[in-house]
Amino acid sequence: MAAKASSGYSKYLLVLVLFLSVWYALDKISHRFWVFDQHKLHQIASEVIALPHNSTAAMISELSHRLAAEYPKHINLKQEWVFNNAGGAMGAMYILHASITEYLIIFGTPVGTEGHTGRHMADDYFIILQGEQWAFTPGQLEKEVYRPGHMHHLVRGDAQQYKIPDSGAWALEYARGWIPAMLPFGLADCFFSTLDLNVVWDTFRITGKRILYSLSVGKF
Ligand SMILES: CC(C)=CCC[C@@H](C)[C@H]1CC[C@H]2C3=C(CC[C@]12C)[C@@]1(C)CC[C@H](O)C[C@@H]1CC3
Repeated sequence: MAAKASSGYSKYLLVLVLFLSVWYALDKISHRFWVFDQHKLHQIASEVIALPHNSTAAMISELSHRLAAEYPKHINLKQEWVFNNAGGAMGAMYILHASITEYLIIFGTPVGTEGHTGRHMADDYFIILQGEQWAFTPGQLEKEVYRPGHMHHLVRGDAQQYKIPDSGAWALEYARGWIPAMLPFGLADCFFSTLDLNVVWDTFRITGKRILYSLSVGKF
């Protein structure tokens, strides 16, 4: 009886070990799948910030068109905005690109927000386009302040408290790593706080569509 039970468990253990080995091997070569470069994104964003703009919408439109010119096939120019509630913070995002190993979004809020960044299996680059972002790590007694043109790098595995003050901010956010593993954090507040299932549906619909599209053009 005991022997039968332990052979049942060893099947699951084998599947787990296999899964972890495949994940580890893919993680080691994941850089081969990246198409975006954070320094190039930073440069493009800085050029756009330096231009005179009539509105935030005009700046975002100019930025998305320049990104599409730099990364043909990889940028979604259809602006579909969706709320995001994560780590206690709230904002809206427009998904420019999503694939298994990278995403690029415009994220922000005109009214301010604050929360936990989450601890992700991805590096996160938050390039401020307009407004300010504040952040701190435990042990740090002064806040970090990020202004237009600054790129805030949240290193894979790290976490911070962050705030967008009441005057609001907009940023180009680039994440590279295991994107599907970020989604539970990105959606948890919808299930445990807002109960806004429209947001869950729109996030899955748009992200799923972009990931499938990326796979169809050979982008993992
Ligand atoms: C798969 C797609 C397209 C979306 C991911 C949904 C969420 C995981 C992200 C949406 C907004 C993101 C932000 C951050 C982490 C990931 C999200 C919640 C940060 C907290 C990362 C650190 C930066 O400094 C601020 C970011 C704000 C938005």
